[in-house]
Amino acid sequence: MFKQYCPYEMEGHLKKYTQKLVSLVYPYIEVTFHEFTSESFYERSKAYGAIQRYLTTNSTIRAKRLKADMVRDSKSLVLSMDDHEEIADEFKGIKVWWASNKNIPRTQVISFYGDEEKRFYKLKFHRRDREIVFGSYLNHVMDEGKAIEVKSRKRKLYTNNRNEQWAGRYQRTMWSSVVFEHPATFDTLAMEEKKKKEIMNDLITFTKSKDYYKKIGKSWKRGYLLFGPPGTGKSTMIGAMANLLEYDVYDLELTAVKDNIELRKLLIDTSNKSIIVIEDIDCSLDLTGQRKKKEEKDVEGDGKDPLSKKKKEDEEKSNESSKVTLSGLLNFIDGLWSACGGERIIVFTTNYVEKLDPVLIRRGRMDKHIELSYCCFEAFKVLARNYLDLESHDLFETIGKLLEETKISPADVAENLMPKSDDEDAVDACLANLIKAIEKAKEEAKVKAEEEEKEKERAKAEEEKKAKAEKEEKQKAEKEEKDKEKEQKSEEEVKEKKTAGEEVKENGG
Ligand SMILES: Nc1ncnc2c1ncn2[C@@H]1O[C@H](COP(=O)(O)OP(=O)(O)OP(=O)(O)O)[C@@H](O)[C@H]1O
Ligand SMILES: [Mg+2]
Repeated sequence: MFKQYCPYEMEGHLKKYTQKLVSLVYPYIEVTFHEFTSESFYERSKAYGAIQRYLTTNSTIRAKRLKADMVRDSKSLVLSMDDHEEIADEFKGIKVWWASNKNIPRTQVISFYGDEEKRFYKLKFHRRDREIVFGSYLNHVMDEGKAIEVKSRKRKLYTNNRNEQWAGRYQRTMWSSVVFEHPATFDTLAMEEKKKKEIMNDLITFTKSKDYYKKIGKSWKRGYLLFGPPGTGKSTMIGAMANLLEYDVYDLELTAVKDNIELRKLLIDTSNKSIIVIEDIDCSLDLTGQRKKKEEKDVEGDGKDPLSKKKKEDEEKSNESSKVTLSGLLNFIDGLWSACGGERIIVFTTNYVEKLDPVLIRRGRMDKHIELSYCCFEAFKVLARNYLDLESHDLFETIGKLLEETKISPADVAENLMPKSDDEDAVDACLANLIKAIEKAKEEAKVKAEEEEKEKERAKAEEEKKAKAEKEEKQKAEKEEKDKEKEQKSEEEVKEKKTAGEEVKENGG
């Protein structure tokens, strides 16, 4: 009624004065947090989201009316308090009240954007608590809210797609993603218990060391180099790491990165709390040979000779696919840009650690080097527990002994432990198969070793033969040289005698 009879300007004035009047006697302060602000019209306000998450933990217990929402990228339904509900919260001995509200638009305009209701949270607290609320309570709410969001969100697996023309123009990010659902955990990872614990501790300490990294003046990131033969669980370990820390994973395909600039863009586009993975770093790029190649090119000159020309062309072709250089990659890992954002883990995997440039993997860049090796008995026991629910068996001793003498990858062991039927004696069959497989691997290794030994001997004999031939050649050459010298000398002597004789003749005449 008041609104109907009162002109709009008048209402504004009245509101202002009543508020002034009320503030004299009303000891509370109110702060509102809108879902959409004028600056971020299309994007939900981050503060609103964080408050909503924070309040879900409190409100689902205390509020009577709740609202369930499907939020994008969330694992489950998000419960929050319904409109016009109010709950109280306590922090460091002070009490505050949160209310969820919405503004219903005055005019009944049919909007293109649908729901025009504007939701907001209102925080109410006593004037005397102002400092605590603005100083620490609100930060506490934001941090908690964000932490809850991280925990409840679905994690993503990102990959850099080859930049097709349209993708560059219309896609907002450089990465494309799917929901990350790798089932590996440290529990199912087969390796020595001690080593496993050490890695887990290292990871967890890292996540808790924000202040420490700040204190020592280092950006908050850590590099892991996983190396070892194929099928020893490098990729599996990355999955386990991501699941342990609840991080996103960025699987970076270096060969698809055009150049160093694109690499930097990719880096900037990654989020915090993430693992950046470069698999098989030794094959990704010819990083080790980069500098050498340049020198070779210079020596070869302008490539007139057809062979070198072809080589050059090949080189150019391979460069076309990616111009990322070693220095570009080093910059990616610990250049200035890498300090933007924090809580990042960089993981390299390789089968041949010795092939890598030491610069790339020095401590400080790749802080922790982890070797994943062939299956030991301890690792086998983990696999037996996972695959067959088996804690012990008569055949374990035999297998243990065989594993000590043989190099077989956990992937091969795992394959043999997978039951091929659901018979009762499947377990025995699996173990028997495994023993056969290990024995075969042992035999193969033996044959290979013998062959290698033979090859070595052959090479040695060849080397010796070559050395002998060279020696003979040298001796022959030396002899020839000496003979020549002798001949020359005797010729000179004859000449001298001749001239001396002539001189005597002349004098006598
Ligand atoms: N240590 C391990 N613990 C548990 N499972 C393992 C382990 N190692 C290998 N496996 C099994 O073997 C398969 C292959 O392992 P994974 O892909 O992790 O090997 P990798 O070391 O990454 O090999 P590559 O060097 O060829 O990439 C996995 O699916 C996993 O089931
Ligand atoms: Mg792998």
